[in-house]
Amino acid sequence: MNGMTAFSLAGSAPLNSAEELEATLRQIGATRYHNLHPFHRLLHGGKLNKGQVQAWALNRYYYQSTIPIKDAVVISRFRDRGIRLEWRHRIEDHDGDVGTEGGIERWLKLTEGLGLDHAYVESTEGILPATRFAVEAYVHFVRDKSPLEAIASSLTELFAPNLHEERIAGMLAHYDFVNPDIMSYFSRRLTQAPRDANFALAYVRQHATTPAERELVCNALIFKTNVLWVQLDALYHAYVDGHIPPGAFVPKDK
Ligand SMILES: O=C(O)c1cc(C(=O)O)c2c(n1)C(=O)C(=O)c1cc(C(=O)O)[nH]c1-2
Repeated sequence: MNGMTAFSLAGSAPLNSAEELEATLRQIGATRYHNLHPFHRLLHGGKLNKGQVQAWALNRYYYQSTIPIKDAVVISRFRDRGIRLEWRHRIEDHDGDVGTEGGIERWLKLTEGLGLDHAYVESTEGILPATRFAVEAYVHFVRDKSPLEAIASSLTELFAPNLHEERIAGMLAHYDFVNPDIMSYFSRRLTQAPRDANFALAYVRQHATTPAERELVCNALIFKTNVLWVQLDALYHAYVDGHIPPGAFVPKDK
């Protein structure tokens, strides 16, 4: 990192073991994961109107549909066939397979259930510039950093299942335009994410063998929490504060 280290947890001593690494990763999640973001508090607490929920789902489609591209890049970083074998189901989870529905189709069920036009969502025309920049930064990160950091940047998924449970319960309880069928994306992730996160965690525990490498792993997770956080900052600015950038989706529903 050439002196540009972003890792600055209070009293950060060198991380001398896999246990210390994992404890620090969990602390990063507990303080920086986007479950803490004010936009999520509004979304899950039933405080948004339908147009604002549409804006969230529309923008998140860009993240979801880019994940398999990101994972294809991760796979391309490994000569090790074992890692490629382990990682490739992530692409199938999102893209599906012949005759099998994948996560992207489930996300489109959500946007369609919310009343958004399929082709408009897929075109990604109406997303916020910040969504595009943040998601692209994630793809570039896994392309440009070390394979260890590429894997580490997926570790936000350690914290996703709790958030998904909160989201399913909160959105079903609070919005009459939401039903279990259109939330199927999240119920499916409840089993997929822990498997993926556990593999990535075991990988970094085993392959980050020096304090410097463990710090790179922590910084990769911090980077990723920022990728997620800024997307919600942008949604808040545009659709809660009302500063919608030129060309972005303008909700009709209140
Ligand atoms: O709804 C969420 O808050 C959330 C967060 C994350 C995450 O933490 O990166 C992912 C997902 N969902 C998700 O659905 C998903 O498929 C996924 C893949 C990845 C990844 O980095 O490879 N993160 C996430």
